[in-house]
Amino acid sequence: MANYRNKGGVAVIELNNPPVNALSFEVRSGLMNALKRAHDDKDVKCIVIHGKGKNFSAGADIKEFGGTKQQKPWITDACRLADESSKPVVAAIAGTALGGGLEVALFCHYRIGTPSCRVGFPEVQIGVLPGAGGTQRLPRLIGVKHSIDMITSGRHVMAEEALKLGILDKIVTDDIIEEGIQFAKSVVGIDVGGRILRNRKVEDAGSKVFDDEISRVKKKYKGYIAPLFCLKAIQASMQLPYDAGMEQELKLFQQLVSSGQAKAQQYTFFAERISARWQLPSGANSQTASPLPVKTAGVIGAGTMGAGIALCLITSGIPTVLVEQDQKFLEKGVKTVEGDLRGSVALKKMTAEQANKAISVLKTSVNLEDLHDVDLVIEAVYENLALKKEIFAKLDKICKSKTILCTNTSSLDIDTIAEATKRRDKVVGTHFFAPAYIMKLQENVYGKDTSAETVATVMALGKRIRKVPVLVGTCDSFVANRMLHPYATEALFLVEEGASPYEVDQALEDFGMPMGMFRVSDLSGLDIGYKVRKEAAKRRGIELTSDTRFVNGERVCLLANVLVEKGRLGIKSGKGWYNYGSPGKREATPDPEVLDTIEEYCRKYDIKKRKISSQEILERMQLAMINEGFKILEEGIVSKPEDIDIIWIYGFGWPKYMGGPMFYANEMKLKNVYRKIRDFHQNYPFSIHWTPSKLLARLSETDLPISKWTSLINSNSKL
Ligand SMILES: CC/C=C\CC(=O)SCCNC(=O)CCNC(=O)[C@H](O)C(C)(C)COP(=O)(O)OP(=O)(O)OC[C@H]1O[C@@H](n2cnc3c(N)ncnc32)[C@H](O)[C@@H]1OP(=O)(O)O
Repeated sequence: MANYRNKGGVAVIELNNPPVNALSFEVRSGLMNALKRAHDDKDVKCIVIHGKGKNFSAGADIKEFGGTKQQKPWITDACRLADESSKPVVAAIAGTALGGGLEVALFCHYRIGTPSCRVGFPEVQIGVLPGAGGTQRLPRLIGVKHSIDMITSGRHVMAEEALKLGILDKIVTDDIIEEGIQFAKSVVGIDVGGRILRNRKVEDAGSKVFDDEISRVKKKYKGYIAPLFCLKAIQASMQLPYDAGMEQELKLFQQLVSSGQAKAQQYTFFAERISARWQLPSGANSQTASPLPVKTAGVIGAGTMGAGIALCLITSGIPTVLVEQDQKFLEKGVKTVEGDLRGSVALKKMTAEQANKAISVLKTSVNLEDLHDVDLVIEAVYENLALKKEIFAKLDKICKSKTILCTNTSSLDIDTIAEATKRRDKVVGTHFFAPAYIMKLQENVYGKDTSAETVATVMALGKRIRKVPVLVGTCDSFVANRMLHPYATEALFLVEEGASPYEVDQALEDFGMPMGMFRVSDLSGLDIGYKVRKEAAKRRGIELTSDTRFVNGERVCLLANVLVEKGRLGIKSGKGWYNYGSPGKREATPDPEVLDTIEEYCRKYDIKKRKISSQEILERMQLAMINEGFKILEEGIVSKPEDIDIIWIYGFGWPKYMGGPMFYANEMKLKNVYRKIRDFHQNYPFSIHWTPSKLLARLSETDLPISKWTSLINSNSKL
């Protein structure tokens, strides 16, 4: 798995494991043998290492972690001969040199790269640290400060910056292998001693740097252990001689690689890729369908969501027409877009030039007719079925026949909206999450007639605008909000029964959620949920009041309505579940008035309160939602559990180090999950969400790991 050839005295070693040349056992062994051959071959004067295909190497083979193939030779064993060689060794980097890939390059005496190549240590993102000398060698090359930045963030560094930092010695524009050979020949005869990183000293940055970094990292990557381990390893490079530092790095790597966080983060890495491979019930899938080109787009509605979606499109270079029915609202929407762009420039997330470029491709209009020529339209108006149908009927007449029509609904039926058009195959849901410019999830919803080509187009669009697109089928509230419902309902029941909203939020935040349920509700606006609840009930012929305790025999809690009726709408009104001091302020403090309201509510309905533990809070909220997740899988609304996990990670900030709710259930063992859900069902018979999923019941008998659930589901159409 590493090819060797002697080209006129230059040993050319090719890492051969495409597409990313992961450093599997075979590649490591191959590299070690090739370096030995080059070392022994008297004709060889210099050595070039490159990757087969587009990439140098994406590092260690993650699939080997924890398995039987995680065995010697390690990357360090394979590369020792490069380090010790008196013949110059050159890493010729195209594409990516990441993790162990960059470590191989750091064992070489020189590194050259193409203008588009990227280097980095992304290990923190999969819960480990650079375990093949990266934490000891990088500080010797670029210093402690830059090493901390690169290793704790995991960010990819582009060629230009890598050159400035000194990671690359040269950027080359011709064929990378030929350039590597020429470069290697040019340094033959120059003593390599000064190029060997192990011989260099690390400058003493002082221990205060590390104390400060520990505080920064704890805050920025709350709950994650890998960045803290990275700091310890980098500090060792400063405090210990090279060999002792390497030993310390390996020890820390081994502790991390066997941790639950690493397992969960690696699961998440692969889940994201599995989820991207979509399939429709017809069998059409991401391999068979091709997307249509989207050269121009339209967005209808310049409110918070519409403006955010337009921002995603224009910052990805897609010329976009933003349409509002009212000039005043349109101007407000444009101001939102401009303000967000200015904010991104201030935060150094983009340059002023990039912001200007984005705004230059935004057109505005108060006339739907101006969408006649765009390739794709995303409607983002108020959640009202009749209004959406009216807009889609108009768009069908206005837009060219190939235009794809997307709706940003969070709950309405895609098929009913599609029926308003004569192009049902081109109608699809694209559900963005607020704030649309920030949140990564794009829940794409297919209807019964949505074509594979349309699905391929919105999935490709999602990737292009830097979202994580997940495909789901149509059902009430789709996947994200459907699962959120039992989660939020349980939160309210817990409050009725004795937990304060602040205790509920604390338990969730301690678990790793970025915000507790009640803080999220305040952020979204309690009045929004109030209206949605009223309208949904009206559609079912039910009149809700804050006195409603049961609907069709099912327990409900409308405490949030009581708050709305007291003018507590959340952040926008300065108070909701929390007190914010004044409207729009973000700092939340618990409010005794809310606790009094809850007391009064419980007295009125004679609800006995009790002490509720944080364990009960987490179990009830999470298991209610997990049970719903299994029902969603059972109904075929998603085709695999990874889709659900990616939705929760990117839609609601479920911590990657917990791997998503379905992975979490897998780790708890499904027989335990099922038993607890059955117990809750017995204790809370008036909550339909505790009816155990049949799929969960079946799976709990098998003890199959999550990676095998999909095959069981597919082999048992009737569960
Ligand atoms: C002692 C230990 C020493 C060092 C520790 C390490 O090196 S840990 C590994 C550190 N490296 C990474 O975390 C990089 C992970 N890979 C990526 O970020 C991306 O794959 C990459 C390289 C930027 C390419 O992205 P692209 O979008 O072009 O491709 P995609 O992600 O779909 O990957 C293609 C297929 O390759 C698989 N793959 C990628 N990296 C690895 C890896 N390191 N190990 C194993 N497999 C890897 C990926 O899953 C894809 O497979 P597929 O079956 O097609 O889904």
